[in-house]
Amino acid sequence: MNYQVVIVAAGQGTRMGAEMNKVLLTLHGIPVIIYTLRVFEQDPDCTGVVLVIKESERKTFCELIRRYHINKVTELAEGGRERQESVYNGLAKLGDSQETIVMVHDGARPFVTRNQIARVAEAADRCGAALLAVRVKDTIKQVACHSVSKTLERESLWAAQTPQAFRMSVIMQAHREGRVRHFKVTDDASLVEQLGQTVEVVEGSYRNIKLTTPEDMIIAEKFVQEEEKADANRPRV
Ligand SMILES: Nc1ccn([C@@H]2O[C@H](COP(=O)(O)OP(=O)(O)OP(=O)(O)O)[C@@H](O)[C@H]2O)c(=O)n1
Ligand SMILES: C[C@](O)(CO)[C@H](O)COP(=O)(O)O
Repeated sequence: MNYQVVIVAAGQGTRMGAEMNKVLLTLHGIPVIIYTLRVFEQDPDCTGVVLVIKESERKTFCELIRRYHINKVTELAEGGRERQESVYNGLAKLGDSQETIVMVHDGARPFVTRNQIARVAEAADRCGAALLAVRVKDTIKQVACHSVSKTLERESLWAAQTPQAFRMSVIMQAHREGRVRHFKVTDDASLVEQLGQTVEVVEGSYRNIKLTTPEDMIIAEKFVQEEEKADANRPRV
């Protein structure tokens, strides 16, 4: 199932507390964003990447794209104050084919796999909108004034991941509607839900983490080590 992808990489990385954009931090000497871009560069079903960046980091990203031979980046779009606006700006750069499958992916999620991508694309083609998610492992409390106001029933709770995948017509309408009605969301599927449309949940992976706080970089280093070891042990064809 062919698709295009908008990869958002224009955040501040506040929770990471780094000196720089967290997607420019390196794992074994390679920037996080390159791990993410490589997954799509090496996926034959990916027909194009729109990378959303801060204008002030354009030169840095262009240099990385060149150095690491990321050829599928067809457009650069300017990030917005919030992730929602960054996604909107990225979508605006895509072609106008209404039935293409388009994905939105966090640049800070470098460990997504082709199998996960293929499954969420297939689900979006079938029902218009889909997202990767994993069952939550902890008991989730709703809190007000530092006291529990509600304990949510864990059996029905899933943690949303990305990519989130959509038919182009669905996500474009959802983002336009979201702007008109001033919806503020932290993921794109929420905008489709606001339209009352079905969003299918596709099982993701606990390894598809979003690098958000310093602890996540420690986990990411481990994952990279494991992948390098697996590559070294893979028989040469
Ligand atoms: N205005 C924004 C905010 C976020 N993002 C991107 O959206 C993804 C998920 O966002 P998040 O993890 O929140 O990144 P930051 O906003 O950078 O982190 P923080 O909230 O800690 O500042 C990241 O790849 C980030 O670069 C973006 O493109 N534009
Ligand atoms: C889109 C997302 O990764 C799904 O879990 C998450 O909502 C992004 O939130 P952030 O605050 O922009 O990291």
